[in-house]
Amino acid sequence: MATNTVLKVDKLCLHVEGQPVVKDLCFHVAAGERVCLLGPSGSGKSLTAGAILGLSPQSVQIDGSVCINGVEVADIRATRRSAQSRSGMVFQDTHSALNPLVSVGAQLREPFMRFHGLSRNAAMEAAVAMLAAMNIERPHEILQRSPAELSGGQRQRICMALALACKPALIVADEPTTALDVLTQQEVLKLLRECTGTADTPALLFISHDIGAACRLCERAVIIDEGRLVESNTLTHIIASPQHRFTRQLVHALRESAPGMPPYAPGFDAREGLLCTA
Ligand SMILES: Nc1ncnc2c1ncn2[C@@H]1O[C@H](COP(=O)(O)OP(=O)(O)OP(=O)(O)O)[C@@H](O)[C@H]1O
Repeated sequence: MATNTVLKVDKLCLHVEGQPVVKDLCFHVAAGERVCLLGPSGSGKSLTAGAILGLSPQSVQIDGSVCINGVEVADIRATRRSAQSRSGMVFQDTHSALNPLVSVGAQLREPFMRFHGLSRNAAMEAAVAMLAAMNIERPHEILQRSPAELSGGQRQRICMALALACKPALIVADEPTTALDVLTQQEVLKLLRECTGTADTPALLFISHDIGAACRLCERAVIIDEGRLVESNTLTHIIASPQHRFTRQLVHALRESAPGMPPYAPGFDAREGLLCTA
């Protein structure tokens, strides 16, 4: 494994009310990487995200290890984590990610004051500059509004700006485009791509069941089913030669909806493991 590992999940087991939901999960994300955690509904993706972010509900028992930047954080709540081991987060539900009673500007200037040591005015200028760099039109005006006065796509971009302003080594994005229309989804994916996954920007763990979005954004995928890792590889390899039943179904569906993809690997039996092979 690369020495510049930002996130290392090792033998992670999550029990909810005594029931095992995530089982012996191991994967890592290196600095400069964008990795997708893919799995069917109910496979344990969001619970895994919660454990990584330190946001698990009280009913979840966590065993195993979550290391961020070399710091063991599995049993440390998000608010108690050191700056070095904190991650940024972007969720599907932008309404609950933002305080509805506080203007966007007041929310966005906070991390600039806290994590960049800027004065109030300088923090507001930094917030304006960040929104402008993220192609948000009329940033001054947007910063004066409350979250309810923005579109879903604008709110998601504000959430990404908030995550980036905290200067994290890692951003965890849990289904960030699911609630958005197709065009806004493309914009948010493009922005996530521009703002993460390089030497100077945070690494990304993108959580989704949309393999098409994963292919546009990530180099590598970790695939889970019923809480267990079933496949992990580059997306190029997975698209050419998916191994697990769920992955085969995903890749088959993607190929049906997006003709012109690179062919399966020579000798690969694309019908094996599909529910419908007709
Ligand atoms: N707070 C909770 N209390 C009880 N069970 C829970 C709780 N949160 C999740 N679960 C259960 O744990 C399992 C995994 O849930 P999780 O939300 O991680 O799945 P997911 O892969 O993110 O699904 P989706 O793609 O539909 O969001 C599910 O069976 C779910 O019902």
